[in-house]
Amino acid sequence: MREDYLKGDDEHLSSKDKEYEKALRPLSFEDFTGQFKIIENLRVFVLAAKKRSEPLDHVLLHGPPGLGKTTLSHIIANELQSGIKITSGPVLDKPSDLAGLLTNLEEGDVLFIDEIHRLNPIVEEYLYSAMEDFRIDIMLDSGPNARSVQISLSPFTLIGATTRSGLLTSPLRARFGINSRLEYYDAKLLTDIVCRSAGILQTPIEEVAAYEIARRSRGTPRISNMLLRRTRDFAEVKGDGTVTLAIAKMALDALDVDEHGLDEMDNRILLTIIDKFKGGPVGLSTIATACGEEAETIEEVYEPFLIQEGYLKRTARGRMATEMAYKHLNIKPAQGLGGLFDNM
Ligand SMILES: Nc1ncnc2c1ncn2[C@@H]1O[C@H](COP(=O)(O)OP(=O)(O)OP(=O)(O)O)[C@@H](O)[C@H]1O
Ligand SMILES: [Mg+2]
Repeated sequence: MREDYLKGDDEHLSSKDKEYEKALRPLSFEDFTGQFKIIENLRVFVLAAKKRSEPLDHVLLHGPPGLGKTTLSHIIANELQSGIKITSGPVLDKPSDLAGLLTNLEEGDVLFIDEIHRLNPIVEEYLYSAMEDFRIDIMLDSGPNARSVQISLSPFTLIGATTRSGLLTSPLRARFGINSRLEYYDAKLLTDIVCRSAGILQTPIEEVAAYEIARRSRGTPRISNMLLRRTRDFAEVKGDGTVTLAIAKMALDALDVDEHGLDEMDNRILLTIIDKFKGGPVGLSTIATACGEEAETIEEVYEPFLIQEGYLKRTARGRMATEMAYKHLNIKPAQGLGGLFDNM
């Protein structure tokens, strides 16, 4: 079920979820918690662009789902006092879709392309000249009458967001002047985010309860906000409306979020590798089949956090559970694997 709120794209969020996310979304650099280096730099670049009355350089934002890529894109447009047009890689099917969008941009506008790694290669090629020279060449007619017409565009800023920067082609990547990778948030920052969100929702919350939700949120603001929402339900039904530590713990347990913030699928992945494949190494697609989850989702959503936290290792021969994963699941490594973790 976690995937419902881990993945932010439209297919995965109900309209109620979207409304909820929107209400909690920070609107300025000032409101945005964490990612200090990125924000510091962006402040300078935005200010410099405004001073020169030039469009901001194109920006690529990458990192796991729910860390604030879409939020930051809107903030950049706000801070530039520019308009923003929003689209996504899979939606831009044909070059004419892109041309339509580009020719409608006004000077200094932001064009936000979500899931930019899923652009059709032909559309992508058109984007190159648009990004570089603010012009596109469009073919009119076909056959013997075919001719190419050059259209000038208003200078604009492209913001591309992706959870899979590795899938971006190098010519595309090279055309972004600003390239920022969002990192997972620590529990302290997420506590601030939970408290801020609770304030907006007018939900009373104990600081220790906010911390409990934060530290069990997989380093992800979207998860913090969703856990807060569910916890608030528990507080209203089982308590007096205040999110206390006891209420938070009850809610998190009910949602199958364990003590370390790993959820049911995280644990299933680790258990599968250990139980069915002797701890690995085992290939991603094999894990995916055994867990009943798509390989892409495991790679994009679950694995980065498990690796960062030290539960999982990526090797040339596949994924391996670490000693920490064994400890976490309270399983003893099988005989003969005793020396396995000696040099870890
Ligand atoms: N730094 C932050 N401070 C406060 N809230 C944040 C922050 N980053 C993200 N959020 C909250 O988390 C929610 C999810 O963020 P966002 O939609 O920007 O993530 P994303 O990186 O675009 O995810 P995806 O890859 O799934 O599209 C937002 O609604 C916002 O409320
Ligand atoms: Mg997004």
